[in-house]
Amino acid sequence: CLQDPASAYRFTGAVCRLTYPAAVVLNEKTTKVIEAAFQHARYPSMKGEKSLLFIGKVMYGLDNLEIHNLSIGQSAFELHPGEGIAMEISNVSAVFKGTIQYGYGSWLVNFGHSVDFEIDSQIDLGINPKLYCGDGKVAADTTDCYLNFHKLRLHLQGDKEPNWLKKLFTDFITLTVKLVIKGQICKEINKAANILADFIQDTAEQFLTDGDISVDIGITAAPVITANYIESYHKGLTKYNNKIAVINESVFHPSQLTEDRMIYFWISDQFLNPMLKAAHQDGRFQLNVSGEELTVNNTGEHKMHFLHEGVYYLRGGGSQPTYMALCGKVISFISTLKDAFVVCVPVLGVELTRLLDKQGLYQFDLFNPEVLPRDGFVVIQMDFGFPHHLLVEFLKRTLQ
Ligand SMILES: CCCCC/C=C\C/C=C\CCCCCCCC(=O)O[C@H]1CC[C@@]2(C)C(=CC[C@H]3[C@@H]4CC[C@H]([C@H](C)CCCC(C)C)[C@@]4(C)CC[C@@H]32)C1
Repeated sequence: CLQDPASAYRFTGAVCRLTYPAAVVLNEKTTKVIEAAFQHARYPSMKGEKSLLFIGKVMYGLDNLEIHNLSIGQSAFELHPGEGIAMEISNVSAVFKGTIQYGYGSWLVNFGHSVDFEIDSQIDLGINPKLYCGDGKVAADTTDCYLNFHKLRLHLQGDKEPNWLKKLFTDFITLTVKLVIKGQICKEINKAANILADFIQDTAEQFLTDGDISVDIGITAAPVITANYIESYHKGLTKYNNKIAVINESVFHPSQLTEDRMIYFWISDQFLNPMLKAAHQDGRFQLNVSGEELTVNNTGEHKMHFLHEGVYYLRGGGSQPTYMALCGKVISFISTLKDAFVVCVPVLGVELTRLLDKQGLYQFDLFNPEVLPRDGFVVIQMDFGFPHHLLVEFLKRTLQ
């Protein structure tokens, strides 16, 4: 994985750009993910001891700490260019319940006792995920994670303990609970963030697998974060019949994408052609287009090359390349290109949409997808809603 994205552009078959509006949609689901992290965290027992003058020493332990009545305020985030994502989850209120075992040990007396306790807490959570290339995939590093406890109030059941003991517990509990809760919660959040990143990349990989055809969308460079988008660079290597495509002259440049749609998929010819060719060889991609004048059955070897505005050429069997302007449903064969620069609704968009739907694209709430063929690449841009069932699916993975 190259550290400098620009040096990886030529090997990049596909780029995914997630703009700020898309991150806002994803962020609405963050509170659910954080809730799952709090609920799923397991708190280990903690032990402590304090030697007290005259009466020897007090040993104490905190057991089966559990969280109840968790509620989360709202989550805000910012994209920090070249840094990462800054997230603030505020007004997290929770009640922690558990049992304290304690006892005196001295030359005079030995005795143990246990008392149940409740802790009422108000917490602000801060997470600053950084994205990096981990094992060929986008991975998240959320070690920069902190909890600010606004309130931490200890209630001992029964309250018949002597005051000095209560004071001792309050100090012990406050310090220990803060450390343990922070440690466990931040660990769970790091797990959740990486499960989410994996889940999305696995979804995309499955999405691009059709029978014996699969695509390696491992990343070619570390993702880039600007103030307005997160961008990831993927290989896009088609694998079919033990043959893997090679990409080394891809023409990506960030200026080829805009920033007003939620999500962009930039797809190089060098990615799409091997995929279409494999799909054709596998009998999965028949371009039967009938228009008023004629019907074309796509036969023999062909190579889709995206020229301008929906004009493609298919290298026919013969020596002369045959050019077809796929205009809506009408195809006109053109022996020279000079009169081919017509603006057309690319038929391929229809085909691609059919393939996408077959692969389950309908599961995503996608709005107004556009397929824009350009010279040497295609841009697929759209808005989306994060469907609830996808979040449930993702959280099931987290809670495994
Ligand atoms: C997946 C939808 C498929 C629809 C496709 C439709 C048409 C496409 C046709 C061909 C596409 C070919 C190219 C596909 C390439 C896509 C590859 C891919 O997965 O990039 C993905 C690479 C990971 C990346 C960048 C992507 C989306 C969301 C990002 C996550 C959002 C939140 C999470 C953070 C860690 C925050 C966690 C919050 C915690 C703390 C609660 C992020 C940033 C981790 C990284 C994630 C795009």
